[in-house]
Amino acid sequence: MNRNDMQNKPIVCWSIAGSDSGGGAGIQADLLTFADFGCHGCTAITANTAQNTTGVAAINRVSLEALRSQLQALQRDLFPAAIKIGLLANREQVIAVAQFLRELFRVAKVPVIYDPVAVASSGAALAESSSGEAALDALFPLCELITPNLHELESLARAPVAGAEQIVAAAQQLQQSGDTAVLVTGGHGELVEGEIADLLWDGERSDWFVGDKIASENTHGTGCTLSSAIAACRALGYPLRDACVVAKAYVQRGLRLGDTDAIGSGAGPLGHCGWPGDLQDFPQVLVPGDVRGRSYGQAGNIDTFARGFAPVDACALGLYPVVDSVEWLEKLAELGVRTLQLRIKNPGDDLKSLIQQAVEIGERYNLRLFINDHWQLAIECGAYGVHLGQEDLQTADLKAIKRAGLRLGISTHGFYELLRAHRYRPSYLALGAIYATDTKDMSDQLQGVEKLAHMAALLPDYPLVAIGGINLKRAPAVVAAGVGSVAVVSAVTKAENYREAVRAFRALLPGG
Ligand SMILES: Cc1ncc(COP(=O)(O)OP(=O)(O)O)c(N)n1
Ligand SMILES: Cc1nc(C(=O)O)sc1CCOP(=O)(O)O
Ligand SMILES: [Mg+2]
Repeated sequence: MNRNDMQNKPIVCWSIAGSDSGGGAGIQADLLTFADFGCHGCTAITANTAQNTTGVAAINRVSLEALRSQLQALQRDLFPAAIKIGLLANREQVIAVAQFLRELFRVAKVPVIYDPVAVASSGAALAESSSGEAALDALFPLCELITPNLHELESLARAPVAGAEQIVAAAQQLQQSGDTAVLVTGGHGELVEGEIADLLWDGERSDWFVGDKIASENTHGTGCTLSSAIAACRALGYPLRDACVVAKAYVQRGLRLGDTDAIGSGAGPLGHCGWPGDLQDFPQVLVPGDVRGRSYGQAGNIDTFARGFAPVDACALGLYPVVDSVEWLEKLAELGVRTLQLRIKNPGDDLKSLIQQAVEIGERYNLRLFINDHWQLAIECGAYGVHLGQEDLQTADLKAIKRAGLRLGISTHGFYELLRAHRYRPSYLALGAIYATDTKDMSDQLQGVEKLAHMAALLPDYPLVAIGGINLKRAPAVVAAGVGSVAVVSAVTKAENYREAVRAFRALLPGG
């Protein structure tokens, strides 16, 4: 069971949704999902649906009094870290839940993920039609994310959804009118044959998450499971984009591994198969310029896009000091450090000359020397490699970097950025910030070693570098999480005795 860092209490997630007597969707799917993410699941049941794998026999919604009393009992004792909302059977239930949430938020605002279920996967209507309108006005603005499928998007936005451009336009319209981020789930239509793509629009940017279509009949409960998995990940503290890609991978894993054929005589329930630790289940995050994005109407400069960069000569890059002067480079190279980065943040007129000197030192000591940010000068001076951040990827000429044979390292902060960066197949991927650091304000992008281990497990044979707040005391836990390299600034450059610090780090790291 995952625990809250501050109070060491189990992390609580609520599901406000309908019960599926057949055990495939609704509350039943949500509880299985919360458990797989190590959260304690609580429920407020809106309707006792009579269902089996062949269809819905009755809805049986609960009274407002029964709904409110469940919510109030939970609030008194089991305050949530996140809430998933599923079936709200009529307008009155929508209004009652919205009013309850407004009161709850006076104590603390928690992420609410709403799957606006109107119709069961069998085609049966579950909610009265007036509930959609009420949700748009009263409930959507209280939600962090809503997760309509294509039919629900079409009916809520009252807009056509044939093709990528229409889907984006309808999602944008819904986001604006409901004041909430929208994840459109694409399980009901293939824009590209063999692919299932979800669109996330949060009011600022759109992302397509693309997975392979899995030919499985056992899809009952996929929408419920996706939204409860997103809620669980938000409860664990993951940012929204990370929560969406991990949740999509969880559903994909359930489709791939679920062994539910023999359950009932109709469409079986989605499998619930534990933490998604396999890269094959994660969606591809399309990036600008990538030819794959064109089928989804994604723009980008194909002239500067490239993927597949020159490899580094080892999977474990060992100790990787990041320094701001050629003097430091030389001192560390003399000690036998092989992987180094020159990171000059406020360059003067002598930048080119410094990079030239750095490249010379690199050649003399046979270093893997990466130049941070200044990719044009790195190419000009014939550097071994460059290190770029996520924002740099929008502007750098990746084709030129690749053509010149330079290695490329990319910074990532969480699952979403890791998948995004992996589309470029760089020479290494950096994962940060593992701990808080005084070197750079990373306070809203801290990962911790547990999440680092989950991310590292996805790419066991790829050169991975951990960075951010790593010191000698923390390095063993970081290495145990599965990376072959730690990048450090202050633990070396501010050490009382840098020679001793280098010796101690190298004793702890793979490759010595
Ligand atoms: C090894 C390594 N990882 C991450 C970073 C951070 O790079 P970036 O995101 O480009 O931020 P700045 O370093 O430019 O502030 C890095 N430099 N090295
Ligand atoms: C430069 C940098 N980039 C980070 C990232 O997470 O992308 S963390 C970081 C600072 C690393 O310095 P120190 O070892 O002193 O904590
Ligand atoms: Mg940079």
